[in-house]
Amino acid sequence: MRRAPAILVLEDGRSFRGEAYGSVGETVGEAVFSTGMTGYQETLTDPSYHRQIVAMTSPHIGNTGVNTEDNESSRIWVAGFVVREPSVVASNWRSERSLEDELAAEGIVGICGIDTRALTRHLRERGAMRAGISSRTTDVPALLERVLASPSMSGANLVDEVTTPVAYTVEPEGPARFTVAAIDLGIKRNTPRRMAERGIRTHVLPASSTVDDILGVGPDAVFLSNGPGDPATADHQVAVTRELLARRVPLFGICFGNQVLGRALGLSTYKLKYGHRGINQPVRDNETGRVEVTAHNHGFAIDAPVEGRFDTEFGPAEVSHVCLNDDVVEGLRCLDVPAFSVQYHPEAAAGPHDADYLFDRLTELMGANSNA
Ligand SMILES: NC(=O)CC[C@H](N)C(=O)O
Repeated sequence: MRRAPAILVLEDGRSFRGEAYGSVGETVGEAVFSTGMTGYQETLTDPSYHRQIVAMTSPHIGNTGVNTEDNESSRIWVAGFVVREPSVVASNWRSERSLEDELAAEGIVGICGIDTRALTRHLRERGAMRAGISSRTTDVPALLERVLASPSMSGANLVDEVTTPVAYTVEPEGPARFTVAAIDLGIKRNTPRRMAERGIRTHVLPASSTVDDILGVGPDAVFLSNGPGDPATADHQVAVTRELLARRVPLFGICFGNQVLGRALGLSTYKLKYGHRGINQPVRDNETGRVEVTAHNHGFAIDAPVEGRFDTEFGPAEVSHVCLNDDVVEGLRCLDVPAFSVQYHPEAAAGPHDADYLFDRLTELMGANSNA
């Protein structure tokens, strides 16, 4: 296959020459890397990656093609895609199309044939940064100018760009034991599925929902989803969460939802140097001491003491989970109000299922609360 030349330019001036992959065109976004050996389809369709150019550290991508069932939302959200070597065949019994055809059909601009290891090392040393890919021009200074004019991820308010415009409901197969109101900040399809497996009916609500909208569906608990952008901008969701905490409504948050809960408790968030992305991140559950291998995709984190308890307006709380690679806060638990959260993706799509127990903790919390 003959490919057009393409360039990748980072905001600090470093550039890579490769070949066009997916749609021919030009794109800008935050360059990040994912260490997942598999799961590219779930990564591409996870709304948390909105406005990010994702480089896969695994050198051979596309081997298993794509299928409709594994999509985590209705479209591909990444701003651009970087791979070392695209697979020339898509070989899997579930494959319906090749990855490159899918990228082209969705207008996703990518680049292949570059040294993704050098790119990853650069991002690890210098930090995640703005970047551009073009297969329309090979003029590096011209693309650099457009990269420098593009918005940064710090301060980006992206939740309203990905949330559902209207509420919808996901029913369990049998009778519903519990009802959850899930605030869609960029939710993935596997989250309501994991809840449905446990007999939970999930009402997925727009990010702009008010406390009345949320309590109006009669939830046994409220779920705060994952999502793109800077959690420091989620003021509306933080205010709603504070109100729910004050009313002692059971709460479970993941990823962006963990950051929202943290802010509602009075903690602040900060930007990690290059973030955690992939399906092979080790986390310790402080309560049990058990180490789980988990799926991550975050560029921001909660600032809190990793050991011991701290006081909040809603009573004492503690850091429940810690990343073993770098001691980043990976979970919070309130000790007085029924609320907990993790910074990673227990819905495990793609990813190991080690963190599945968190959905059982949610069910237990709702059970205990209804008996109270
Ligand atoms: N997966 C997520 O929810 C990511 C949360 C947030 N956008 C971050 O990068 O930290």
